[in-house]
Amino acid sequence: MTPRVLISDKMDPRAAAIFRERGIEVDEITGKTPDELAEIIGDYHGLAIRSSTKATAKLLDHAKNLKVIGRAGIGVDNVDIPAATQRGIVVMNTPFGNSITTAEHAIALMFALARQLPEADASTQAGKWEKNRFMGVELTAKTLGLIGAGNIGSIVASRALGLKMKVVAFDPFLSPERALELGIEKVELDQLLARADFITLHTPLTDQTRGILSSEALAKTKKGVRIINCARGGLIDEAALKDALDSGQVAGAALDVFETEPVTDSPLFGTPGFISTPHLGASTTEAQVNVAIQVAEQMSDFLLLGGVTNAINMPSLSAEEAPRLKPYMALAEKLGRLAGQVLGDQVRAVSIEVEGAAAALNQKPITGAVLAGLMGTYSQTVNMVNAPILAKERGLDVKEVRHEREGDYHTLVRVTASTPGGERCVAGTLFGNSAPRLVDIFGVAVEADLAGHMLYIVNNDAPGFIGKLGTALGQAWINIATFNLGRRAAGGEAVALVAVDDPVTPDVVAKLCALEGVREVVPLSF
Ligand SMILES: NC(=O)C1=CN([C@@H]2O[C@H](COP(=O)(O)OP(=O)(O)OC[C@H]3O[C@@H](n4cnc5c(N)ncnc54)[C@H](O)[C@@H]3O)[C@@H](O)[C@H]2O)C=CC1
Ligand SMILES: O=C(O)C(=O)COP(=O)(O)O
Repeated sequence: MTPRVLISDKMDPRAAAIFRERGIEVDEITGKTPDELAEIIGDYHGLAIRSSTKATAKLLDHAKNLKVIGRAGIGVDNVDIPAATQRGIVVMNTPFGNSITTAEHAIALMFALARQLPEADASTQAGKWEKNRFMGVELTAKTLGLIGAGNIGSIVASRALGLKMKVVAFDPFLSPERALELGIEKVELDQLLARADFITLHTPLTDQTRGILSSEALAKTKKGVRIINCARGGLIDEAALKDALDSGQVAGAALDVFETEPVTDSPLFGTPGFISTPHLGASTTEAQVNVAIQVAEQMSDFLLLGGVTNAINMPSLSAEEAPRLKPYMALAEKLGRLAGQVLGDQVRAVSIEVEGAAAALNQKPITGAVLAGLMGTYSQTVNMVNAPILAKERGLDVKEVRHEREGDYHTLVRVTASTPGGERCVAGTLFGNSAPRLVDIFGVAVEADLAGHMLYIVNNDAPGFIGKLGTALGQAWINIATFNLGRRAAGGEAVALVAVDDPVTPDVVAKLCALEGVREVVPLSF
């Protein structure tokens, strides 16, 4: 089926062109209300957005076919990530495409504050020529306080150092080595507030950063500080900022982002020393081309090849790795499904081992596929994206083991499930590097394809059993496609894995269970 993508925010046309070139149907529909979007979202497999579209849990409830949300930009606070993850939707962004542009906007606003450029422009164009009103400050030798020294913060730092400023940074995750490399001084927040002539914010909005410039923090700043926010509204308490501007504690503030957007009215508007732009940080031709191309390529790789790049809610899997991992993921999913169908909800812990050639691969997608198979037996909506969190929610302990050595098979995936009754293990290999084959079912060696409808039967190894089983299935008009047998020891426990053409109903299962010597019958489907 041809995947369909909706672009719901203004995006460079190259995004749509890439989707089309790669054979994906694309609609560009911007400016819809949440309700209007909810009406159409069900038709799409991909949603490409910037910051205007709000991908809320309510919207995602309507997104029955959605597999991926691509954010052409950095901040994903307009996406309900837990809700997307629960629904098995991958969320990806483009973490570097607009960083330079946003850093440049912060620097532009710093200059605008230092020389009161917007006010001077307005006054001059009003014919006033107020040369004496606009006395500025130099940037050279001033201290710039960076709150957040990640991608954008560190670009701002390098530009500020070029302007001969001193740069201090508060970022709990900034290592001393990285600070040294950037040529900046790592400080605590209070030190930054006390020392900075200019403060610029470059953190995401989180529970820790919300209101980081509160009225208490503003009171600790150097009198006459100038503040720039090109990160996220909500980092600064806007009411407190208004008071600080009015009192002169803060000499100037430039906001590109606001607590509520779009903002059409604010107590800050018209305050002397206040400058604003309408969330323009990423709005340059270059940045928009970068993020549009990146998001379209990433989403296409995912929808067409299963490649996962820059995902917020699942491990990466490059488009090059994806084809090599695909048969392993199919094998892993089947093994997880087999274990889940036979062991049901008795599984308390699961260990996923890769051996031989499989050990050279990225193990996370293999683990994700085992969990998706295992949990898929309890939940309809489980997939690689939400399986790890569902497993965590169920308290399932997951272990990954990698054996470089080659065992009996050149490549092997083994799934060991811990149940109250002990450890139960299934394992499989790939024939010809592509065809999944089961080689071990709970300690009994077999060689079987796991496909379609099957029966897992445990019985006492005794002459005549296979005949009775065939007769019982024949009487129920169930055709046997393939038959695989294995046993622990002659005359002991035997296992039959029977592929059948049709699903086996509970009444037939009951009849099979009644056959002499039968210990267990589980209908399977793959
Ligand atoms: N105005 C606009 O149009 C744009 C805004 N942005 C926003 O800029 C912000 C920064 O983006 P990037 O630099 O790419 O992100 P990043 O993830 O590379 O850097 C964020 C930094 O904040 C630091 N941080 C996290 N919690 C912190 C805390 N409690 N206190 C101090 N530092 C903390 C992190 O350690 C990290 O170094 C994001 O919020 C992003 O959404 C990004 C692009 C355009
Ligand atoms: O990339 C980001 O985080 C931004 O805030 C840019 O927002 P935008 O894509 O310009 O609406």
